[in-house]
Amino acid sequence: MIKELDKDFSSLNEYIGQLSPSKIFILVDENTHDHCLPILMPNLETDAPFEIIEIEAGEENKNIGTATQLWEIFSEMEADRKSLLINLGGGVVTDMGGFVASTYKRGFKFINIPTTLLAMCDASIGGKTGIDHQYLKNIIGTFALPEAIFFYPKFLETLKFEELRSGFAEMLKHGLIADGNHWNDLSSLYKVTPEDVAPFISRSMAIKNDVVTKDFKEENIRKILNFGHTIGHAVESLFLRKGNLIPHGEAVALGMICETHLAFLAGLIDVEVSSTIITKIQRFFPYIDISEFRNEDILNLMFNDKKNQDGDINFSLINGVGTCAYDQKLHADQINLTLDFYKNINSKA
Ligand SMILES: NC(=O)c1ccc[n+]([C@@H]2O[C@H](COP(=O)([O-])OP(=O)(O)OC[C@H]3O[C@@H](n4cnc5c(N)ncnc54)[C@H](O)[C@@H]3O)[C@@H](O)[C@H]2O)c1
Ligand SMILES: O=C(O)C(=O)C[C@@H](O)[C@H](O)[C@H](O)COP(=O)(O)O
Ligand SMILES: [Zn+2]
Repeated sequence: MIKELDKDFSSLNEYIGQLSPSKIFILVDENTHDHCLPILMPNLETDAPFEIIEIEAGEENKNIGTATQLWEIFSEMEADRKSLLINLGGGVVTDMGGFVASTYKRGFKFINIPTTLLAMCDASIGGKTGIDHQYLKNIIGTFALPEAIFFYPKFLETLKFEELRSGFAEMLKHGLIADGNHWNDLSSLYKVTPEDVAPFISRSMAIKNDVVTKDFKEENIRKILNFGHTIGHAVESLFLRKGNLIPHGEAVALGMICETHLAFLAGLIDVEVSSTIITKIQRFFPYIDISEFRNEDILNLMFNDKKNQDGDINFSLINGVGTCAYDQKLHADQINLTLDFYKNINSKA
């Protein structure tokens, strides 16, 4: 169930009342503790005992160390199979919270209350939970659906611009892979503000939900949600390893530029379509300098992509605006050409 929260959070309270949990854990990070908990707490009405658990913010903490701390806290606080975890945060909190809840005592229930644009439109939906390990993105995880998702666009008011824009990248992705009108609406916006993006949140949520409903375990169509991520995740991993993190959505924007070019090289779209898309993405996102990374290192990381099979890198590539093909195999030469294309993009007219 995906539901927008009403002002007094009554739908959330009723829902929790029906679940009748033995205990509630509310997972926050430092920022959602300060900005979002003060909005949730005065409205939360429950007879169940509850505990607030805070983790450090940031992708660098979406790892086994934090997961272990959380499992230990569940143990100390006697979490049982009737417990409920409320993930109040961005994608790091929803990925991490979903992972620890779905594994502790083989799983207890969790609900997501996304507080970033990215988590509202993407991470809170679809049940991919997980953590990074050895700098590989989401390499350990589960498919486990939240019991419910409650979203509240007001949370976006305290979000930094860079984080809002990061979520915007996944929204653009939804348009490019599944809905040309959504892409046109979003790519013609002048700026990315909570007010500008708010009218389009529900469409992005619906696109994501529709795809994951058709293919929960990513055996086929769900792979299209990974457009931009094969190269994006590899680059994100390299920055993570360096300790110089970039927002997930910026990596995805870079990945979408590269993979749009790759779609052109593969003959899936013509040059006009590809350059129009690339120019539009560039209008919103800063250029990320990846000249320090060797193509070989980026490629090596791509071999860990979860869509791969039998040693081949499988891309999801658009074959038009609003449509996407998956399981696309490309030659290493084409991937190299694409990475060189991105590295030199600013020297092109
Ligand atoms: N499971 C999925 O399907 C899925 C989909 C997309 C992305 N992801 C994952 O999601 C993560 C990125 O999510 P994200 O962009 O939300 O990052 P995030 O959770 O790190 O949040 C970004 C920053 O915003 C802060 N923040 C959150 N809500 C706030 C608010 N309302 N006001 C002020 N600050 C706030 C956070 O503390 C953090 O510093 C990545 O790990 C990515 O791999 C998962
Ligand atoms: O939900 C999906 O499926 C996606 O691919 C959505 C992506 O935006 C998201 O970043 C996801 O976590 C990537 O999944 P992964 O399996 O490549 O780690
Ligand atoms: Zn993503």
